[in-house]
Amino acid sequence: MASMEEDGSVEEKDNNNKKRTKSAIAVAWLTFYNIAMTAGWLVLAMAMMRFYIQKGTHKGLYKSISRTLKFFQTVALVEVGHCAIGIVRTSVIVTGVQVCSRIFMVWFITNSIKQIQNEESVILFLVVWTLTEITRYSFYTFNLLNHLPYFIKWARYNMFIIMYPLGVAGELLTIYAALPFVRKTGMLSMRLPNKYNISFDYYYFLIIVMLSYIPLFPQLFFHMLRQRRKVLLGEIIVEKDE
Ligand SMILES: CCCCCCCCCCCCC/C=C/C(=O)SCCNC(=O)CCNC(=O)[C@H](O)C(C)(C)COP(=O)(O)OP(=O)(O)OC[C@H]1O[C@@H](n2cnc3c(N)ncnc32)[C@H](O)[C@@H]1OP(=O)(O)O
Repeated sequence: MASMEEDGSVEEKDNNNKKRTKSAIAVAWLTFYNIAMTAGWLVLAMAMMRFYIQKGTHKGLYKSISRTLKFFQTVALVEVGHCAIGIVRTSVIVTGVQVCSRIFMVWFITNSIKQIQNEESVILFLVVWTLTEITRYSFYTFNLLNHLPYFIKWARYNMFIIMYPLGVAGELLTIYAALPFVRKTGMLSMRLPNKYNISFDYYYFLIIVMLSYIPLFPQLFFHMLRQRRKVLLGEIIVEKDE
């Protein structure tokens, strides 16, 4: 009996050790990831400020930062992986919608359609994303290091109230500006007849994407409001799907 208990406790200790090692690895990875992403978005902020101070215009700004933006925004796909493997307590769907909509904006709108790169709406969402991400990644970093300054926590759970609608406005206005060009050129569309017998109209697809903000955006926004109540006001939130 005693030996079984001993065995059990050895096994339990082993499991706990494995758990601890696993979570230590996860914490180390997340700390590295969040520091790298904070640095990346800070580099973008500085590049944008330097460009505007030197040139005195926003024209050409997107082109000058596009490589860095594409890199850091695309890397954010790993966040969906973080949720899927359970190293962060966030919904895969919420994170997936947030990250995929950003990647879509970067690669399939702004990067693909040079004619819209100098629109003011592009600068609007770029500035909003940059401020949001510097705050978000530094929040995660300091939180992991157990040294979270209150102003970062406050900013993380208050800024989105203004930043989310502004970011969405910038994104929707940019897609709207792209529509005439997409219609004129027929880019990324497939007309019948073709050897695959498939028809796809990117113009109408973009209209559907714009309409999909109506049900999806409130879900993200209310998710953040619930997080805000939980973290800043200490409310216990019972999620429906839990
Ligand atoms: C094919 C094309 C399809 C297109 C479809 C289009 C439709 C799109 C509609 C919607 C469009 C939205 C567009 C968005 C625009 C903008 O971004 S505008 C700028 C303003 N944006 C924001 O303010 C972003 C807010 N959103 C987020 O912060 C996240 O992306 C989120 C996933 C929505 C919410 O974050 P979440 O992680 O759930 O909340 P937190 O409170 O921050 O964290 C919860 C716990 O998870 C831990 N955690 C999460 N990530 C990390 C990490 N990287 N490192 C360490 N820890 C992490 C966090 O600490 C929390 O843990 P606990 O403290 O233990 O709870």
